[in-house]
Amino acid sequence: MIEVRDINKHFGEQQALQRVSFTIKQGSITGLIGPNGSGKTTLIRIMNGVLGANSGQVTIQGMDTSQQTEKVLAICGTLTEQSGLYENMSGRDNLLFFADAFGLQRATERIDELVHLLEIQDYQHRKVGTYSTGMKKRLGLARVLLHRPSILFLDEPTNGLDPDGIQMVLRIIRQLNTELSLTILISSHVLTQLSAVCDHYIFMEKGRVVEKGTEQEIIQRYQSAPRLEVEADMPNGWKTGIYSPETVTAHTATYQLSSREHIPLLLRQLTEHGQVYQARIEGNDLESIYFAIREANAHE
Ligand SMILES: Nc1ncnc2c1ncn2[C@@H]1O[C@H](COP(=O)(O)OP(=O)(O)OP(=O)(O)O)[C@@H](O)[C@H]1O
Repeated sequence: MIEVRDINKHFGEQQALQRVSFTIKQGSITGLIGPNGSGKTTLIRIMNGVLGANSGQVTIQGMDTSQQTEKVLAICGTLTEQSGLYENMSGRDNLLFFADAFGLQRATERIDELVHLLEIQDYQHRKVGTYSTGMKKRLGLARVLLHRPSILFLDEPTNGLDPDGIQMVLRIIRQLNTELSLTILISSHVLTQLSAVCDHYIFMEKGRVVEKGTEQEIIQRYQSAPRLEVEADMPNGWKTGIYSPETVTAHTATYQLSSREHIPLLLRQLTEHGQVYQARIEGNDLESIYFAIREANAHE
């Protein structure tokens, strides 16, 4: 378990993080989402102990990251945007070099395992300088996995990748989580890319956590007055009981409801008087809600 408690960080006059608190459960994949400059990288650097906070505390499996940095680094792997790879060496030689630097036992076996896992067999002997961004990401992941970390911090792992590359990285992330039970924190400014892999989210804005929880929790919190779009055949019109539609076309109508509790009541009324084919809550996806949260916090 990772606990971040009341972290504050400033660079001179610039307040980068303000009272940031959250917990991350073991074995989860958490998306750290926020626009450029919202503090994601700073937070990751504090979490893995390479940067000190001005106040607050981060503990990883009970260890204070500012006090027990070596032990924390031994169980964490961090992939940053600067991959830290040597361009004039082959991929495999890079892995051998870092394995040696970590003092890794049975390095060749471990490297073979990772080359296989990340499917870099075909180009492991080519110089990294000739790699595409996607190939470098895979090799970078292999590098941070060398010492068998149980926690991964991935800072913008999909940045600069084409759609195929993004899918590949997300597939590997899912695989690392399910097969090796790694706890993973992924930062990104693009929510849509991550929604396929994350089970928890932390939304950041201007150095503060503005929302956190599972997709379901966040949606329920913001979905206080849902708008329902219904596709149906209603021979006697769409007005039913206390419900009047806002807009009507031949086979669809939208209803603005005052609470979630009205959804089953309205649907029951409609099915009593016609044939209902489909009902959809508008703006009920995490992406729409994220923009609503950003909008709400933009003026603070
Ligand atoms: N070493 C530093 N010195 C001064 N200011 C810094 C430093 N590192 C970060 N900052 C500032 O702290 C704030 C948060 O930056 P940070 O890089 O953590 O954001 P981010 O969310 O990771 O952004 P991005 O998505 O662009 O990577 C920014 O205003 C940034 O300019």
